[in-house]
Amino acid sequence: MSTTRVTSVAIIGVGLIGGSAAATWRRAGCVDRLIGAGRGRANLERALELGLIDEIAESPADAAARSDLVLLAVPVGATAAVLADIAPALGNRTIVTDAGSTKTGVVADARRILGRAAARFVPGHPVAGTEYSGADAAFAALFENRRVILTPDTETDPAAVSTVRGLWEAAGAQVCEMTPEHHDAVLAATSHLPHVLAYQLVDTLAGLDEQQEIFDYAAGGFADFTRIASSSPAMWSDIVQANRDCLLPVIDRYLAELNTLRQALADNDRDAVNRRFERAKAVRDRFVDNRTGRT
Ligand SMILES: NC(=O)C1=CN([C@@H]2O[C@H](COP(=O)(O)OP(=O)(O)OC[C@H]3O[C@@H](n4cnc5c(N)ncnc54)[C@H](O)[C@@H]3O)[C@@H](O)[C@H]2O)C=CC1
Ligand SMILES: O=C(O)C(=O)Cc1ccc(O)cc1
Repeated sequence: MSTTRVTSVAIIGVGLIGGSAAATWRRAGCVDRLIGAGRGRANLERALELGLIDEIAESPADAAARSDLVLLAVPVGATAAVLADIAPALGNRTIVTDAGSTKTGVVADARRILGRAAARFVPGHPVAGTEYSGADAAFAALFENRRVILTPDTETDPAAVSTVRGLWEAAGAQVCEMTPEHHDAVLAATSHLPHVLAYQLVDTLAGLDEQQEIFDYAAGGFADFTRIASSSPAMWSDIVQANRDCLLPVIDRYLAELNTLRQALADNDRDAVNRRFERAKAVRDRFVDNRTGRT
């Protein structure tokens, strides 16, 4: 398999995802020049110091104007503004892709804002990350053996899709394609709901009396369950807002099931409680690699 090569890549938002993509593409030798742009000057300077990027552009439009491919790695709520900013600067062969955690809204933004250039917009989502943000959190191995979902449609230029696929494969990821609607429905259940539950659990406990005691005696399970509540609140507010239509029904389903469990407990129905726990353990054991604890 030949390695995909792109001369100049603009990374808009050199945080955890943009910085990790830059690091892995440089390491794989796919990109000659990495141009960073974004909002926070200190973060961009840090990205330069860490060697994630070769230069800091004056603006996202300046970075886009001088690149063959642009990766948007900004919070999904900022996508429309950044697309509007870069649209007039794009060359007529420039490929644009993104890393946003939701896809339906991003695709609608791209169609509305990019016009004809929307054919060279390849919507993407690396399903890999951590609870940390910013250039300091970036690392080249982030996408190894992880999935990247692309959501092109029949209007998307196949050559653009192939270039973006090649870059993620060079990062060690397994790339698949699906519709943006299917992506958002699946991710609402597997990623967005768990984040909502983790944030709400910590917030609920923090509101109880003697909160200090509660956190002092918290065991490993609490840390495991709530790790993702340390993720960026601004980024996650954007995600849950953008995917409200898919998320609300899965929250309702979860609430209904939690209520059934609560009732079984209230009724002293030990068998019903145990059956649920057994079922859940069997599913989780099947899905997690028992040697590494990784999914
Ligand atoms: N954190 C994670 O684990 C994952 C995040 N994603 C998605 O990737 C994208 C980036 O997330 P992270 O890298 O984690 O965030 P981050 O907070 O580490 O980096 C985002 C960067 O975007 C910049 N930025 C914010 N608003 C901007 C604007 N209006 N114009 C230009 N730059 C702007 C920030 O200065 C920051 O450097 C988000 O859309 C997120 O949903 C996707 C997969 C995993
Ligand atoms: O930290 C974790 O475990 C995550 O779940 C990271 C993550 C955050 C957002 C995504 O769209 C995908 C992955």
